[in-house]
Amino acid sequence: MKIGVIREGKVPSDSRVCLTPRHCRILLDKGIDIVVQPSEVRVFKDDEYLAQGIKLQEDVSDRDILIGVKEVPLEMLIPEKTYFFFSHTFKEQVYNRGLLQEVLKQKIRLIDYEAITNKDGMRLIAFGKFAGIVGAHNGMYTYLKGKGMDKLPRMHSFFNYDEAKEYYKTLDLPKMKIVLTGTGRVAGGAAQVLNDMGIIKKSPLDFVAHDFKEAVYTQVNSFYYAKRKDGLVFDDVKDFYTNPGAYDSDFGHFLPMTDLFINGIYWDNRAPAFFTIEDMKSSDFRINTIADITCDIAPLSSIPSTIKASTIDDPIFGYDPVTEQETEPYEPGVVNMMTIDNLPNELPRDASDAFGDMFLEHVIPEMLKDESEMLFKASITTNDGYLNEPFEYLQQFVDGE
Ligand SMILES: NC(=O)c1ccc[n+]([C@@H]2O[C@H](COP(=O)([O-])OP(=O)(O)OC[C@H]3O[C@@H](n4cnc5c(N)ncnc54)[C@H](O)[C@@H]3O)[C@@H](O)[C@H]2O)c1
Repeated sequence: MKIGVIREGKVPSDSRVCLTPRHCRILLDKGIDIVVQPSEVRVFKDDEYLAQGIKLQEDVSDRDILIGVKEVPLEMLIPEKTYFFFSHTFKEQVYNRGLLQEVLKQKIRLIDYEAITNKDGMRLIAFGKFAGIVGAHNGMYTYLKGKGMDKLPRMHSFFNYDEAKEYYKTLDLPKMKIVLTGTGRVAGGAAQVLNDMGIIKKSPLDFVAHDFKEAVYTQVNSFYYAKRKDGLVFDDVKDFYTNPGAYDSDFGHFLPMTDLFINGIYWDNRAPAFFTIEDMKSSDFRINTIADITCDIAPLSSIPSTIKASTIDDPIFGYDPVTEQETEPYEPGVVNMMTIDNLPNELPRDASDAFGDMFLEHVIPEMLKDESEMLFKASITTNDGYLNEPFEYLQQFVDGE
């Protein structure tokens, strides 16, 4: 098995990597043949790989398995290889239809990190916690800036999270109400930031029922933001995950009570959106800032004003619910949107280090098996140029324009 860690080619560039020099060294010591494609954008410099005895190789066409992070640009794909990367294709993301078509044409086996799960369907390898940390930080950055309080530096200006945490001790936050959705990795990272900022956590019922003198937040799971369409009691989260189309949003009671909304759920595109654009036009809609970490792009999205992904260099845009158009942020009547889709890239060292640990623990042992059920289930395509069985539902999407 010959492995190559590829250079990230997506623009804007991403400095994360799946396997850091430390991880590559561990693999080399296990007798695994691994090389790294040189990169000027990776947070771990080429010299750091060399220092660990890892070979740098520009041409990786002799490799069987190529490992990246973000979508590989079409011109960088090498036919008939096995690739690992986040493809953002299996939820039928239109902007990556061309990528999936090309992957099939080139008979590439595409294994998507997002589809790597254990037997219970739980994802095993993700950047989520760091997306949550940076997303909540950026949400607060945006909210404070919108209120004319330029108090919080960007996350990437800190050396690491510990340094940011020290800074939080100096924050004097205004009275505000924050809703955080989700209970997974992203939401866990976001909650950590809110706690480290000293923001008091309230139960969802308390949050909706009361006004508070200080900054407070509540963390809500699907029981609080969704309800059954048939009017029966929502008491089975597994049913919500398998039949999300049978549910409506129940988020309405948070709309007049929330200043900053941090979205950290996984959203199935059959599930209801939290609210509609019509809801956003209402005078009851108090939300001023949305940090949409989930970041599915409208119209297939849990938040209708996430009309595009923003970037680390240009992180905030405004959304005017009246004109339904993008505007400059921080204008009156405008909702400030933070929709960066590569948030962990603001903490690339910490994030890559944790991701590599997960890859070594969960994926490498499976790669060493003759046949891995886990990797079969995570393969979107096969080396024959077909969609793999669990992803055959994508055929119509692939055949589209
Ligand atoms: N913006 C970014 O840079 C960035 C980075 C990483 C992840 N993300 C996105 O954040 C989202 C959450 O990621 P995570 O790592 O926290 O996921 P996770 O699996 O750890 O948690 C998912 C959360 O969503 C809830 N949920 C609601 N409907 C669900 C469903 N049908 N299936 C599974 N869970 C459901 C779960 O209860 C849980 O709270 C994902 O959509 C992911 O793509 C964004």
